Amino acid sequence: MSSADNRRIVREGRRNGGGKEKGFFQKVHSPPSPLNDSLEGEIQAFLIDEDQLHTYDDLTKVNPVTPSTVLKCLQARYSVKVFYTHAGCTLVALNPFQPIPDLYTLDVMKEYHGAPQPQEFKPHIFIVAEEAYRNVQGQLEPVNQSLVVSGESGAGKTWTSRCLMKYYATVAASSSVVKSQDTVERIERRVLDSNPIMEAFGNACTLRNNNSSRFGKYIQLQLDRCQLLVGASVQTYLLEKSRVACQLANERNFHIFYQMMKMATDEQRKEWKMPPGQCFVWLPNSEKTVEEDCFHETVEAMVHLGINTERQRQIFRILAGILQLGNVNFYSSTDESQPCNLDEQSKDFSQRAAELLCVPAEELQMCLRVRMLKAGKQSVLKPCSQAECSMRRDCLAKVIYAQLFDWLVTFINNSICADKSTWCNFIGVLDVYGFECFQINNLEQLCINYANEKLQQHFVSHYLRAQQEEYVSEGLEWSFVKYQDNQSCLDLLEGSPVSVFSLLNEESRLNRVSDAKTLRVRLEKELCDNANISWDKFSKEPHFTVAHYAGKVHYQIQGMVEKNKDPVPPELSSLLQKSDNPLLHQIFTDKETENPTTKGLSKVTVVSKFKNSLESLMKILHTTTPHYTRCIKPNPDCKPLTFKKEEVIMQLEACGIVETIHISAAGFPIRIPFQSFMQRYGLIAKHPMFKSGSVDAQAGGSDVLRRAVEKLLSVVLQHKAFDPSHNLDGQKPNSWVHCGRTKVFLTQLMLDLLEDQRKKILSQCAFTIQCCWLKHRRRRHHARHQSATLIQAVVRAWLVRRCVQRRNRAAAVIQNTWRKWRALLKSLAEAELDDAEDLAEEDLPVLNPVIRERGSVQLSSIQKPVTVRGWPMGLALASAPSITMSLTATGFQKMVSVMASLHLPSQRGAYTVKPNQFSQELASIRAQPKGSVKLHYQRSPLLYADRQPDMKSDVTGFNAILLEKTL
Ligand SMILES: Nc1ncnc2c1ncn2[C@@H]1O[C@H](COP(=O)(O)OP(=O)(O)OP(=O)(O)O)[C@@H](O)[C@H]1O
Repeated sequence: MSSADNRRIVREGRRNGGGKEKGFFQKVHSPPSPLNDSLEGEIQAFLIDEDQLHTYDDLTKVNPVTPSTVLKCLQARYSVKVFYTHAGCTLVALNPFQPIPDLYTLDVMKEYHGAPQPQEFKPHIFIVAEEAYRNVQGQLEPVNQSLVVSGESGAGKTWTSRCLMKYYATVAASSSVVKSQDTVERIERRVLDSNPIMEAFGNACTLRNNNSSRFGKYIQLQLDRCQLLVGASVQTYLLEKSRVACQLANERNFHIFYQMMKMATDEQRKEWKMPPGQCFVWLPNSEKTVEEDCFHETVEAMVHLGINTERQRQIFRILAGILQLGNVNFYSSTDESQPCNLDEQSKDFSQRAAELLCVPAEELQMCLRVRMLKAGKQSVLKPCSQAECSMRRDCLAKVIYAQLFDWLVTFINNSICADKSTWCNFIGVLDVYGFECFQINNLEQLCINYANEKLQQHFVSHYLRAQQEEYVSEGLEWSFVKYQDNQSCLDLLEGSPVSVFSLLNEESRLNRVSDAKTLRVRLEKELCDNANISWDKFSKEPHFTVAHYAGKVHYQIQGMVEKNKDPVPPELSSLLQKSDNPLLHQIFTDKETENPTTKGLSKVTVVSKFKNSLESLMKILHTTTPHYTRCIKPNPDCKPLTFKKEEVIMQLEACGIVETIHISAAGFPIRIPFQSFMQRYGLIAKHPMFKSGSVDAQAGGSDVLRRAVEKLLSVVLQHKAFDPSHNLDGQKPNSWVHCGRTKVFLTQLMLDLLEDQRKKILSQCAFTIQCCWLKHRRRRHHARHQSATLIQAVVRAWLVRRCVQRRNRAAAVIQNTWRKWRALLKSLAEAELDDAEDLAEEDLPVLNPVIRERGSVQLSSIQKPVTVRGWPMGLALASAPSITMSLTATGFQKMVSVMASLHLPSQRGAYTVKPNQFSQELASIRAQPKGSVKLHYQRSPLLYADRQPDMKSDVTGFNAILLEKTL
């Protein structure tokens, strides 16, 4: 199962973590928020400026403190390559998964160390380190410090611990002027050299981290009166020794084996009976090379720590012996009374193993295949089954490795630990495994998660203290109710008289083959009262589920008791005590003499041992000032600068940051400076509904502001208390808000209430504005309408006037022209008359020759106005040749002109109009034959220009040609 799947289980577990009390303060029931999405967005924008999220050095500054805002803030910072962020009393360290230049240099260390106020610098692991260091210098109780580094595998705990150690090795030594430089360097060097050895023996390449620590450690850096590093000691917890004999697919054994196999010289190979090309069953994926496969570095560190060449030889021979053991296979014998068989190869491997472990080969084979049963004072030998033989082989390898690791830690301690008289204070660095939840969880996960519960409890109590201190510094009158922490879960695991551990230990101590089902029944019977344990009734596998603070974990019961017993067959330990390898001999003899009551190394169970060591660790932690660093792995693939939200939120949950946020949410998660508060909610005070009188929020001075805020809050709360529509569920609204010295501390409920009031007032204002606006719009519309009408009337009048004026002018022109024209025609007609000869040539109007040529006249030349009748004029126009007279009409115009001049009724078919065949000029108009009268114009019709046709007589009655042009 992938780690992603595992984490998914954690998340599911957390979601379903029903029954678990999360609130540590007075429990507050949040009603469904009445605020809609857009308003929430607005509030969010008011409380926090998203564009500035990356500038928030402390997660508690994000407003409101919710998992999503915290996540956004971390993501924003990660995207601008800022990897450290404070979260109250905790430092969150995001793993960049790539070396960041200039982040951990000597200069940076000196900068933080020399700064008068390092807290004002950008968040960094060196701030935590420096803070702890200054606490020691300040000698404020508790003087001793603990730096707790936690996080999931690959999150960067080991890296961070190394950084801390390097920091102290630098700053604590750099201030050394009195002591011999040599001594200090040697101590620093030794302390730092303990890392490569411990990592070679205790780290391995896993699916989640190429350099995964398979043990927990607490390193105490010992400081003298001058705060100089004079020594260190290491305490380790729960080495994953099962890895020696069993590795998951795609994982590797401990680094040291690969270092030996890859880097050994020919001589060493010969000595370790490790010919080139030999494969080892217990060294899978040896083709995979990791940075940590550096044998020389390990050997060099051993030399620095004082492990001499002979000791090194002994160590490597033991390790080589373990590898040879892994290649030994057993085959069932046909005869059950006979021990299992070994094939030739296995015999060879067991022979080599025996030689390397310096034990008799025969005896080794015997111990692996035959069990000694004690019946009273008598001992009976019983051959083991094939599976039992393999188990004994694995057990031998595991116990040797675990004891060798312990010996190494002791040796390191002896090498770097200063005499008690030389140091007075310490700074402890705790690098523990994070919360674990796999598909199959067994005793190891139970212990790891138990340790995390313990640390969480410590963290919560410390965090609460820190938070309360902040409230005190703000002068809050707070009253926390007694909070419930994860004590009930711890009671379930380690409590007395009955707990999971006690039942497990009881079962382990019974001299019988353990039965998972029986244990399950016992657990259910004895612990059913605890809400933190449950059972899946449909699961076939015996199991139990624990609701941890970070989520629910299902533990498999099968094999748990055996693991807890961690039995080492006495034959094997006595064999190892007989070893000629001085180191092996010493390890197992010392162990025996250390605790003679537990002969056979099997009486103290794993759980008891772990619980005891954890308890002593907790005692130390309780007497120190803790500093928490939560390492976060931003993506499961260890890709540089890749931030996966789901991964991060799960880790924040699992490492307790979200839990802390929940705690904070149960207190006063929203903190708003007075000024901003009045800017947003000041309008409530001004509203008549609240009758609070005038609250001058703008008036300067924090006292004035504070009073204004208090007044506003009191009226809001008073209003709420008197409002029967508000169901307070028996809660006192006064506890929803506190005024600090510079800020208002609000619960989510109070914020909702304020927002509610603000919304109401705003909607009332909006309604008033709408009404005014509508009224104003109606008035404006009316005024505009009237104006438009007026403008239209004026324009129309103007247009009419203009038209009339134009027409008048035109009429005047026409009249004028007409008069002139008539005068001209008259004169022309007169000239045409028979008696025209009488007229003297000089009496004729003088015509412009051009006009004359064109057949037109210059009207102005006419001296005397002549009366000209209209109708002959029409006839004249009609009969005028269009070639010569430009003013004459043509076609239809002619006809109309004639008809108009003759005042002919315009009935269709009453006349026949004939044009000239050639010139298309009007030739005749004939009335439909009705009579016999024919009217001939012998002369120009213009002769009759001064006559008016008799309008009363019906012209058609003449049945005659009304007009005929004589050609
Ligand atoms: N601050 C950092 N800068 C650069 N790389 C880092 C940093 N922290 C961690 N890493 C990288 O992440 C890898 C995993 O970190 P580390 O081994 O410290 O994880 P861990 O939490 O100790 O894991 P485990 O619990 O498995 O031991 C390191 O090998 C290193 O490459």
